[in-house]
Amino acid sequence: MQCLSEFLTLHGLTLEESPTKYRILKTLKHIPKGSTIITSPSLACFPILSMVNTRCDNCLEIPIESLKRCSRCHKAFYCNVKCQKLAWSAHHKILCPIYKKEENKTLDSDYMDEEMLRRVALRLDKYMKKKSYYEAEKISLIDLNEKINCETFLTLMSHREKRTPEQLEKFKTIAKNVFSDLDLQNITQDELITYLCKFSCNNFNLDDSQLFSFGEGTYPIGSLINHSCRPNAIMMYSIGQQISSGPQILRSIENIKAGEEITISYVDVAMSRTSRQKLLSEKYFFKCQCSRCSSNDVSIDITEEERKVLVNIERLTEIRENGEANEKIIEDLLISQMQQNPTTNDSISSLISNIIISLLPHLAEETLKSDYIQTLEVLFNKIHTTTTHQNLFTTSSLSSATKHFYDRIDLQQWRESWILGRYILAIYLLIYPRFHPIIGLHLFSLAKCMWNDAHKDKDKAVESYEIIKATKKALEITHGDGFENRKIVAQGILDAHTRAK
Ligand SMILES: C[S@@+](CC[C@H](N)C(=O)[O-])C[C@H]1O[C@@H](n2cnc3c(N)ncnc32)[C@H](O)[C@@H]1O
Repeated sequence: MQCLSEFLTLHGLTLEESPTKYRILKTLKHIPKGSTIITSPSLACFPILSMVNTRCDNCLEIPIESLKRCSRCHKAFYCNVKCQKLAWSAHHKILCPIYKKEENKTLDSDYMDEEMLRRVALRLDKYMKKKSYYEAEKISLIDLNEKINCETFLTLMSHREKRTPEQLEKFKTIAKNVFSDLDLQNITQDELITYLCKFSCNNFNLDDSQLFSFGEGTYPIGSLINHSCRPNAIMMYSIGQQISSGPQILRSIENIKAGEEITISYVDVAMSRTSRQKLLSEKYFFKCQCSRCSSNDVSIDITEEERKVLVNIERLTEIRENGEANEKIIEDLLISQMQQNPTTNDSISSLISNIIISLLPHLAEETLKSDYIQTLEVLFNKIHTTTTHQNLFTTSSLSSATKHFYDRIDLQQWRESWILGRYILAIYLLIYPRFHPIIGLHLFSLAKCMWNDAHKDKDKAVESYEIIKATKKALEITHGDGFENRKIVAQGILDAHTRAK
């Protein structure tokens, strides 16, 4: 498709055919980490069920003033008249009487599929109706974007032939309902089934800047990006822009060389290899061949939690650089710690805390690039060889540690919370890509805890300074320069610096 490839070239990207992945999106130029690679609009997006009463149906923002409800259907909520008008002309004019008719309908996940199908079908039908206009040589930029978005959606993979009869039956029923509700002129009922198949392996859950889920969206350009369990990019969302609902922002979390493929993760990278592969094969119909999935140095006789650590160690071994001296320090630290108290979990968690303290400056300054990763590798290898019965994660698993962390924050028990927070950070650094949004957000919470506890303790003040600097670095990369809480972080850096002196 000519217009899509021109659009991608304009952004320094190119789409290549692939025998295994159908197409792959590559960059034509070097992309430094923390860059916005491309921003693209949705074909349709709306709040998830739990948010329909709290977020605007048009721009998905939570307004300062209360939302206004459509007086006809009582179902759609908007920030203001402008959003209401935009939604009215896009789809609500047609959907409002349908909503009214189905006032008592149960809202479930099938309903979400139905809603997405209505909105996408209306938009595509409108586009197809005016296709000859869109084919003219000179069209406005807005129309050109519409053409690219609609045409790209039509090229997306559906994997329809691989679906189970039950799934197809369900899609058939939804398509039938939607087809009878809407007066579609250019789309058949059968094509609607294919669209539903496309949604299930291409659509996105929208997360806010704190990583809480708030919406669902169809983003055809974003859907061109393949998966890797070791991704070099992430998707973020910009909400509250009333003209275009929820633009999707593709950001690099690694330096990406010219000619390299751009990848995101379709699943939580913290999942074990088995769980990732199961999900990828059931929902996306492929077997992941990424370097994390293809290496075979993971022993099978380990718990799920240990596996999480080990799959990341595969990654760590690949990027060894020159941190031998540091490795030695940590190894000595580990040995002395184990000798002091070889069996309790306390020795391990305090050890991890020590390591984090020593590595934070590097994280903030980006010196000794991969040394913290190497260090953790040495650490965990040692733990596994020296303490065979000790499972770092069974007594204090990541999820329960996270829960305790936030409980302590609620109780304003700052010391307890930063001890837990440092431990969680160590594990996050192992599990997630180095600049995953979760790392920056966690550093931010940790900085706050430490800050609150650092009044009298100079060492803590120094550490809180390192953590707040690391927070800034991480959030700038994942969330961009204008990240939320930027002012608080900047002020925190100044205050912590003064206190640490
Ligand atoms: C959202 S689409 C990605 C773009 C797709 N390759 C295309 O050209 O339209 C998801 C589909 O791409 C393929 N895919 C994505 N990542 C892959 C990978 N790492 N290995 C093999 N196939 C992959 C799978 O068929 C998957 O269902």
